[in-house]
Amino acid sequence: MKPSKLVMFDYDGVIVDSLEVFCESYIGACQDNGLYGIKTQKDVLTLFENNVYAALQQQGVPLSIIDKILEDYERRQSKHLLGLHLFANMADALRAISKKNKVFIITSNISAATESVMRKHGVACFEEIIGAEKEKSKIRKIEKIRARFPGLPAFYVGDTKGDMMEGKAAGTTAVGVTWGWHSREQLAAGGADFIVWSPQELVALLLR
Ligand SMILES: O=C(O)COP(=O)(O)O
Repeated sequence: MKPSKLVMFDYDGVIVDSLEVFCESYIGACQDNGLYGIKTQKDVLTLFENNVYAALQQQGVPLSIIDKILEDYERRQSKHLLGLHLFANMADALRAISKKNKVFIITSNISAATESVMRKHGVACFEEIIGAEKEKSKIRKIEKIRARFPGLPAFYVGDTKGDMMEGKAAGTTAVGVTWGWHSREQLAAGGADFIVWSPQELVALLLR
Protein backbone atom coordinates (compact mmCIF):
# COMPACT_ATOMS: atom_id res chain seq x y z
CA MET A 1 0.00 0.00 0.00
CA LYS A 2 1.37 3.41 -0.95
CA PRO A 3 1.87 5.66 2.12
CA SER A 4 -0.33 8.72 2.02
CA LYS A 5 1.79 11.17 4.06
CA LEU A 6 5.24 11.75 5.44
CA VAL A 7 4.91 12.44 9.17
CA MET A 8 7.93 13.62 11.16
CA PHE A 9 7.66 13.80 14.94
CA ASP A 10 9.45 15.81 17.54
CA TYR A 11 10.18 13.54 20.53
CA ASP A 12 10.49 15.41 23.85
CA GLY A 13 7.15 16.90 24.84
CA VAL A 14 5.27 15.18 21.98
CA ILE A 15 5.93 11.47 22.50
CA VAL A 16 7.75 11.31 25.83
CA ASP A 17 6.87 13.22 28.99
CA SER A 18 10.44 14.32 29.65
CA LEU A 19 10.39 17.97 30.71
CA GLU A 20 11.77 17.37 34.23
CA VAL A 21 14.50 14.96 33.13
CA PHE A 22 15.41 17.07 30.11
CA CYS A 23 15.71 20.28 32.10
CA GLU A 24 17.62 18.75 34.99
CA SER A 25 20.11 17.07 32.62
CA TYR A 26 20.38 20.05 30.30
CA ILE A 27 20.87 22.62 33.03
CA GLY A 28 23.54 20.38 34.56
CA ALA A 29 25.31 20.06 31.21
CA CYS A 30 25.18 23.84 30.69
CA GLN A 31 26.61 24.43 34.17
CA ASP A 32 29.37 21.83 33.51
CA ASN A 33 30.41 23.99 30.57
CA GLY A 34 30.25 27.40 32.21
CA LEU A 35 26.84 28.52 30.93
CA TYR A 36 25.64 29.70 34.33
CA GLY A 37 22.81 31.81 32.82
CA ILE A 38 20.80 28.66 32.02
CA LYS A 39 19.55 27.64 35.43
CA THR A 40 15.77 27.31 35.42
CA GLN A 41 13.14 25.38 33.49
CA LYS A 42 12.01 28.71 32.07
CA ASP A 43 15.54 29.41 30.76
CA VAL A 44 15.51 26.06 28.95
CA LEU A 45 12.02 26.55 27.54
CA THR A 46 13.05 29.96 26.19
CA LEU A 47 15.81 28.29 24.14
CA PHE A 48 13.09 26.28 22.37
CA GLU A 49 11.49 29.43 20.98
CA ASN A 50 14.03 28.80 18.22
CA ASN A 51 16.18 25.81 17.34
CA VAL A 52 17.83 25.18 20.73
CA TYR A 53 21.33 24.95 19.23
CA ALA A 54 20.86 28.04 17.07
CA ALA A 55 19.67 29.85 20.21
CA LEU A 56 22.88 28.91 22.05
CA GLN A 57 24.99 30.02 19.09
CA GLN A 58 23.13 33.34 19.05
CA GLN A 59 24.17 33.78 22.68
CA GLY A 60 27.79 33.46 21.52
CA VAL A 61 28.36 29.84 22.61
CA PRO A 62 30.96 28.24 20.27
CA LEU A 63 30.05 25.05 18.41
CA SER A 64 32.76 23.06 20.25
CA ILE A 65 31.09 23.91 23.59
CA ILE A 66 27.63 23.10 22.20
CA ASP A 67 28.95 19.65 21.21
CA LYS A 68 30.41 19.23 24.71
CA ILE A 69 27.06 20.22 26.27
CA LEU A 70 25.37 17.57 24.12
CA GLU A 71 27.85 14.92 25.31
CA ASP A 72 27.42 15.88 28.96
CA TYR A 73 23.66 16.00 28.50
CA GLU A 74 23.70 12.46 27.05
CA ARG A 75 25.64 11.15 30.03
CA ARG A 76 23.39 12.87 32.57
CA GLN A 77 20.17 11.85 30.82
CA SER A 78 21.24 8.19 30.51
CA LYS A 79 20.62 7.64 34.25
CA HIS A 80 16.95 8.55 33.84
CA LEU A 81 15.95 6.85 30.59
CA LEU A 82 14.33 3.82 32.22
CA GLY A 83 12.02 6.02 34.26
CA LEU A 84 10.61 8.00 31.33
CA HIS A 85 6.96 7.57 30.34
CA LEU A 86 5.20 8.17 27.05
CA PHE A 87 2.20 10.49 27.09
CA ALA A 88 -1.07 8.59 27.51
CA ASN A 89 -2.38 7.08 24.25
CA MET A 90 0.68 8.21 22.30
CA ALA A 91 2.06 4.69 21.62
CA ASP A 92 -1.27 3.60 20.10
CA ALA A 93 -1.49 6.86 18.15
CA LEU A 94 1.97 6.32 16.64
CA ARG A 95 1.16 2.74 15.67
CA ALA A 96 -2.11 3.84 14.02
CA ILE A 97 -0.49 6.76 12.18
CA SER A 98 2.35 4.55 10.89
CA LYS A 99 -0.05 2.05 9.29
CA LYS A 100 -0.84 4.50 6.49
CA ASN A 101 2.09 6.93 6.58
CA LYS A 102 5.89 6.99 6.63
CA VAL A 103 6.93 8.13 10.11
CA PHE A 104 10.22 9.52 11.43
CA ILE A 105 11.50 11.18 14.61
CA ILE A 106 13.48 14.39 14.14
CA THR A 107 14.75 15.46 17.54
CA SER A 108 17.20 17.74 19.38
CA ASN A 109 17.83 14.77 21.67
CA ILE A 110 20.31 11.92 21.05
CA SER A 111 19.35 9.21 18.52
CA ALA A 112 20.46 6.18 20.58
CA ALA A 113 18.75 7.38 23.77
CA THR A 114 15.53 8.08 21.85
CA GLU A 115 15.71 4.64 20.20
CA SER A 116 16.17 2.91 23.55
CA VAL A 117 13.15 4.64 25.09
CA MET A 118 10.96 3.80 22.09
CA ARG A 119 12.17 0.18 22.20
CA LYS A 120 11.45 -0.07 25.91
CA HIS A 121 7.88 1.05 25.25
CA GLY A 122 7.46 -1.36 22.32
CA VAL A 123 7.04 1.30 19.65
CA ALA A 124 8.90 0.16 16.54
CA CYS A 125 7.14 2.02 13.77
CA PHE A 126 9.77 4.59 12.78
CA GLU A 127 11.69 4.52 9.51
CA GLU A 128 14.50 6.36 11.27
CA ILE A 129 15.25 8.46 14.36
CA ILE A 130 17.53 11.41 13.63
CA GLY A 131 19.03 13.12 16.65
CA ALA A 132 21.20 16.18 17.22
CA GLU A 133 24.50 14.29 17.12
CA LYS A 134 23.81 13.68 13.40
CA GLU A 135 22.62 17.19 12.54
CA LYS A 136 21.46 20.07 14.72
CA SER A 137 19.17 21.87 12.27
CA LYS A 138 15.70 20.34 12.12
CA ILE A 139 15.17 22.27 8.88
CA ARG A 140 18.03 20.44 7.16
CA LYS A 141 16.94 17.07 8.58
CA ILE A 142 13.36 17.55 7.41
CA GLU A 143 14.45 18.75 3.97
CA LYS A 144 16.65 15.66 3.53
CA ILE A 145 13.82 13.31 4.39
CA ARG A 146 11.39 15.19 2.18
CA ALA A 147 13.80 14.79 -0.72
CA ARG A 148 13.61 11.00 -0.24
CA PHE A 149 9.82 11.01 -0.64
CA PRO A 150 9.01 13.50 -3.38
CA GLY A 151 5.30 14.08 -3.82
CA LEU A 152 4.29 12.90 -0.32
CA PRO A 153 2.58 15.64 1.70
CA ALA A 154 4.87 16.32 4.67
CA PHE A 155 3.90 17.11 8.26
CA TYR A 156 6.04 18.07 11.27
CA VAL A 157 4.44 17.43 14.65
CA GLY A 158 5.95 19.42 17.52
CA ASP A 159 5.24 21.06 20.84
CA THR A 160 7.37 24.21 20.75
CA LYS A 161 7.45 27.49 18.89
CA GLY A 162 10.87 26.51 17.47
CA ASP A 163 9.39 23.26 16.12
CA MET A 164 6.65 25.16 14.32
CA MET A 165 9.16 27.63 12.85
CA GLU A 166 11.52 24.92 11.63
CA GLY A 167 8.68 22.76 10.31
CA LYS A 168 7.33 25.70 8.31
CA ALA A 169 10.77 26.76 7.08
CA ALA A 170 11.32 23.22 5.79
CA GLY A 171 8.04 23.36 3.85
CA THR A 172 5.89 21.06 5.99
CA THR A 173 2.43 21.46 7.43
CA ALA A 174 3.23 22.23 11.08
CA VAL A 175 1.06 20.53 13.70
CA GLY A 176 1.32 21.78 17.28
CA VAL A 177 0.33 19.57 20.23
CA THR A 178 -0.90 21.19 23.43
CA TRP A 179 0.30 18.55 25.93
CA GLY A 180 3.98 19.52 25.59
CA TRP A 181 6.38 22.27 26.58
CA HIS A 182 4.93 25.44 25.00
CA SER A 183 1.50 27.06 25.16
CA ARG A 184 -1.11 27.18 22.43
CA GLU A 185 -0.24 30.87 21.96
CA GLN A 186 3.46 30.09 21.43
CA LEU A 187 2.60 27.36 18.91
CA ALA A 188 0.39 29.80 17.03
CA ALA A 189 3.15 32.45 17.11
CA GLY A 190 5.51 29.88 15.55
CA GLY A 191 3.12 29.46 12.62
CA ALA A 192 1.28 26.23 13.50
CA ASP A 193 -1.10 25.21 10.72
CA PHE A 194 -3.05 22.93 13.07
CA ILE A 195 -3.20 22.67 16.85
CA VAL A 196 -4.41 19.41 18.40
CA TRP A 197 -5.43 18.74 21.98
CA SER A 198 -5.14 14.94 22.18
CA PRO A 199 -3.34 12.03 20.50
CA GLN A 200 -6.75 10.88 19.23
CA GLU A 201 -7.22 14.23 17.49
CA LEU A 202 -3.73 13.86 16.00
CA VAL A 203 -4.63 10.42 14.61
CA ALA A 204 -7.83 11.79 13.08
CA LEU A 205 -5.88 14.62 11.40
CA LEU A 206 -3.13 12.39 10.02
CA LEU A 207 -5.34 9.54 8.83
CA ARG A 208 -7.92 11.64 7.05
O1 LIG B 1 9.95 20.07 22.07
C1 LIG B 1 11.05 20.32 21.59
O2 LIG B 1 11.24 21.09 20.63
C2 LIG B 1 12.19 19.51 22.13
O3 LIG B 1 12.00 18.22 21.69
P1 LIG B 1 13.15 17.42 21.00
O4 LIG B 1 14.24 17.28 22.05
O5 LIG B 1 12.54 16.11 20.64
O6 LIG B 1 13.59 18.19 19.80
